[in-house]
Amino acid sequence: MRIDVVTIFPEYLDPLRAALLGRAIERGLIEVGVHDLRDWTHDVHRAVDDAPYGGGPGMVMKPQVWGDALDAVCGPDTRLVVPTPAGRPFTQDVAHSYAREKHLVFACGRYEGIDQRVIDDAARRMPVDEVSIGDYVLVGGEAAVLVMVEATVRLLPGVLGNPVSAEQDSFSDGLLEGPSYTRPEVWRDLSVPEVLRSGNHALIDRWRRDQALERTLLRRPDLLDRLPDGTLDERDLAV
Ligand SMILES: COc1ccc(Cn2ccc3ccc(-c4cc(N)[nH]n4)cc32)cc1
Repeated sequence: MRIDVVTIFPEYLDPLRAALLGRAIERGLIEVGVHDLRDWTHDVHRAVDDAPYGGGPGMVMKPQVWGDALDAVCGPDTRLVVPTPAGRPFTQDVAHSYAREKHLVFACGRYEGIDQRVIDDAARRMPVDEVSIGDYVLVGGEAAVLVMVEATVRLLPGVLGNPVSAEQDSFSDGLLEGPSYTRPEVWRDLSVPEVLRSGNHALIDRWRRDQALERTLLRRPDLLDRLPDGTLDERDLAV
């Protein structure tokens, strides 16, 4: 997979070259390119924004600059991803779909966003997703891209040391992950639940499922409404 990011703050994407993602790049599992949008400006001020038609606060990013940048960066196999507060939700299912793509280009807006014609023009040549990472407002798209790239790349074969953990993700069975514990057995007078030290893996699995159900019911009851039929058995429903 190749990932390209276009931004006016290329340094914001430096974390892509650190830790797990950095190792995935070094191992050739992914290629990553970060591009400064201002490289496609032609005026002495290197302007990327202008006042919004119709008035209103803030500035809008110019279509000409973005159009030239995306013409240069996108290719025949590109899916263009544009973070925006007004986007469709970015979910684990979307991350799995992105993990199957050959080439992802992320367009990081700033100011009040990118002239809509940039998205409409690109959509004439490639799939374009306008996505939100949550119901809160950021200052630009860069932080959202870091989130989406991490959620996507960790799903690629060979990236995670322990592939099972990606399969047993929170949300992978539609429930939240329950609590985890490690040594010591007692810490600040708090003990690890005894069942986890029992060695009885049937009981442990049941306890973990109950904890996941309870946590989901308390923190994200909306997820229970979306579970595929048959996910919960009568034992689950007794929780
Ligand atoms: C019209 O309202 C606004 C429009 C844009 C902005 C600032 N901004 C500029 C580009 C950009 C890209 C993504 C996001 C974003 C994504 C999520 N989930 N929250 N915020 C925010 C962004 C603020 C408000």
